[in-house]
Amino acid sequence: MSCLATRSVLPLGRRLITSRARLSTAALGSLDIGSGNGMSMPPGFNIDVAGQPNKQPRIQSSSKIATVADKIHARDDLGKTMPPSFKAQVAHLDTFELPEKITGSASDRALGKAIIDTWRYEGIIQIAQSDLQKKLWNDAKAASKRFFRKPAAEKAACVDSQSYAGYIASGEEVTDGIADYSEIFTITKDLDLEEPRVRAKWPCHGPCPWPDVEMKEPMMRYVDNLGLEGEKILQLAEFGLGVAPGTLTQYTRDGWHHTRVLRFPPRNATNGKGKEGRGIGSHTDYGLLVIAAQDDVGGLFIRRPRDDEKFANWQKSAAGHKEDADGWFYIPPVEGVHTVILGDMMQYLTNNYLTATPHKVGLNTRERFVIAYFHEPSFQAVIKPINEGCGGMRTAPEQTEEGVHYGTHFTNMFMRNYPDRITTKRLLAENRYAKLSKPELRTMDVMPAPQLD
Ligand SMILES: O=C(O)CCC(=O)C(=O)O
Ligand SMILES: [Fe+2]
Repeated sequence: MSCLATRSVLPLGRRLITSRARLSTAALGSLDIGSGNGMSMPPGFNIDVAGQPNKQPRIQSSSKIATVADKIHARDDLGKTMPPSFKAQVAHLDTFELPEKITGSASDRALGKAIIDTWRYEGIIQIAQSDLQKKLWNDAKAASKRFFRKPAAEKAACVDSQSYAGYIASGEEVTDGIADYSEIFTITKDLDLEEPRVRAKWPCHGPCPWPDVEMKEPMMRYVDNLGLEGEKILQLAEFGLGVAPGTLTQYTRDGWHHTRVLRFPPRNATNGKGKEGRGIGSHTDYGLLVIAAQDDVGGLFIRRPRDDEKFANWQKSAAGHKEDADGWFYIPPVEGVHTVILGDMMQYLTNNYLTATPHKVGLNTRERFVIAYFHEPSFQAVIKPINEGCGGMRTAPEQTEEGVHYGTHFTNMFMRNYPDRITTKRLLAENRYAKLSKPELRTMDVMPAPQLD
């Protein structure tokens, strides 16, 4: 089927608040509109052109031929925010609305299935923000702007030698050996110095060096709320994968959730430490879900799942992957939504039925603000692939017996991204890395007594 655009069947009318899952070409280049009925659409409009094998499920959808008006609208409207000199198709995503509470009803199950199918096809879903979330996001965004406008020295003081929480200056983060221009405030689990895991010198465990309460309070209100949303999405995903309730959420008890509060400078106002136009290089994130809100500027690109692109970032870094290749999709800012992409552990758990979403960020003509919340397994979790549901995807148990220790994966990623940070230096100097193989860091049942060695 050379489907030119799809229209989701609304399994639950009220949950899918927009029904179109269309696709159009990039804002770049000239656009030949074709004959008007969509049947002679130029190659760029065919969703298979980006190399996407046409084997992916079509979501519960019926095909719909895009109209000329759709295409013009797509190019002129959503695509117009794409950063200059990037080449990509523009994704037009459905927006799902989450129920107040997940009960396992038929509509929850149908919604779960629609979410899984959309991830498998698009690599990303869009979720409507509740009215409360709109307020929390606006307050958090205002706090972010206030923070990033502080003098450089004040921001630079927000570091901690034990946790990776705090400030990361533009040009300090490294992806695939190249500096990113993003300026970041990272929030990890805020643990005081008396907390047993901090006293026991577990890698990455320590306080969050907040600049002030004006930053801390709105941020924590927002990310705590996103934590509830993350749990809901995982519960729905369990239905969609056809696995027992708790299969995913068992891992998020005391989850190592963290957040990146990001500012991207305009492309003409960088400090010369990175690659022109680059915000963050191509990468996948580490855990289960990345729930993000972006302002109206635009900069995010993703790759859809493809049979010819399988990576396992927990084994070998996927950073830099396909950075300059064709086949990227621009995710335009849409007011009132969160986007949700998948992390490495979701891929490992599902035996590649779901895949971690490769993404990158380009700098735009204006500065851009984003908050990305990472809904993660517990630091101690040892993840094992699921042996049920997941479209029948299986790996031989002997190949996966050891599982993946999430805390080790997280630590590896942060050490690689911040080789010169005080936290990395202290971790190495105190040989904390060796602790990652200790049994008490690999069980979710016990809160360890402090070992002050
Ligand atoms: O800027 C964005 O939209 C995404 C940021 C991102 O990929 C990250 O912080 O890991
Ligand atoms: Fe990311």
